[in-house]
Amino acid sequence: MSARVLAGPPVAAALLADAAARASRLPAPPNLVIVRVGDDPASASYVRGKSRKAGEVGLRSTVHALPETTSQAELLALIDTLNRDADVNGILVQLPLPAQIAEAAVLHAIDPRKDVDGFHPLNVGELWAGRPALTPCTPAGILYLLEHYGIPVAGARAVIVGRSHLVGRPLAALLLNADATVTVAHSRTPDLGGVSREADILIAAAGRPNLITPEMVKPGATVIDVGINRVLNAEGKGHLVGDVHPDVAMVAGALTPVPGGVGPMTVAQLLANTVRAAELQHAAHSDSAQTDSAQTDAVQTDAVQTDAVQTDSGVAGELVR
Ligand SMILES: NC(=O)C1=CN([C@@H]2O[C@H](COP(=O)(O)OP(=O)(O)OC[C@H]3O[C@@H](n4cnc5c(N)ncnc54)[C@H](OP(=O)(O)O)[C@@H]3O)[C@@H](O)[C@H]2O)C=CC1
Ligand SMILES: Nc1nc(=O)c2c([nH]1)NC[C@@H]1CN(c3ccc(C(=O)N[C@@H](CCC(=O)O)C(=O)O)cc3)C=[N+]21
Repeated sequence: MSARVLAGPPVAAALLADAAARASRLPAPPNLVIVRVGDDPASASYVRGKSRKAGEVGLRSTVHALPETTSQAELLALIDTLNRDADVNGILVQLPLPAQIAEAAVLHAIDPRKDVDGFHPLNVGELWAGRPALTPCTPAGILYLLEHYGIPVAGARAVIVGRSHLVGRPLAALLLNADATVTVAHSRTPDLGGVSREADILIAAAGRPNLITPEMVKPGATVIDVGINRVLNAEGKGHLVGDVHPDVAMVAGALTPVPGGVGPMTVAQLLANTVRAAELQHAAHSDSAQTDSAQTDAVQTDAVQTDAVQTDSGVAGELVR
């Protein structure tokens, strides 16, 4: 029997509809800024996709496409400007970056409240502490997909193949927070098949076509294929494949396709995170406005109390008299 297909687009549409409804309750449409450095065509294509979807759900978005030769100082200067701009709610710097720019320096520089990728160390720490605010898009999208299709996570054995900061590590934290028993495998894991066969939920995020073969999968398991690999077919035409061999469909209980699986969830979750960031910023702003007026109230209250004290003493005075 062939595995149930866990299609991404209908689930992404549900997530986007929710994000759009929440966005419409904010005073202004949330504003996402995407920064891309260099001229990798795949990167340019993802960024176009993200920007187009943002417009479809009523968000604003701007793309800064910087040349391959951009220095770290130039990129940090742009991030500083975006951090200070109160009209910018979310900032995403597309990875990977050219060799002259240290990724960590850039990710540290983004204001954690605008960090819609969830890569700032503060957000990474909160995620691992079980108090997530802004969570990485692909892992969060995968959890939303599992929930939508009614695949139980609590108590499940989850095996993730890949330990990147983009996918594997944050996914391990999210699954752990959702009460799965989590194993993270990588290129130095001996007997990968022995480990992956333990999984009720197997997530392949290695970027290796056909890495996961049928004998590596427990019959009936849910298999999530994160891999996006561009390969040439027999006619020399380029197309996308995941990390999972097509024959896995004969063993797995459920399987995400590539394309049309996790990819659309990543994009939808990015926009949901942008709305979330805007909500948090709006709430913080209203709070500080309230604190300001509360402080004014407090001053007024003090004045009233002073009156009361005077009245009391007046009363007291009367009593004495
Ligand atoms: N669908 C989507 O929305 C997204 C898809 N992707 C795709 O997911 C894939 C992974 O991306 P990313 O995490 O950024 O990739 P990285 O290259 O940063 O990480 C790959 C991970 O896979 C591990 N790995 C590589 N080869 C093997 C192997 N033979 N056996 C076991 N583990 C292996 C590596 O191990 P080690 O650490 O030991 O080197 C590493 O931890 C890519 O195809 C990428 O395009 C990424 C983001 C979003
Ligand atoms: N800071 C940062 N954040 C990211 O989230 C990030 C990144 N950098 N760098 C690159 C990876 C990759 N990534 C994808 C997003 C959407 C699809 C996607 O929509 N895929 C479609 C197909 C797209 C196509 O046809 O090319 C699908 O799978 O159906 C794929 C991959 C986000 N990434």
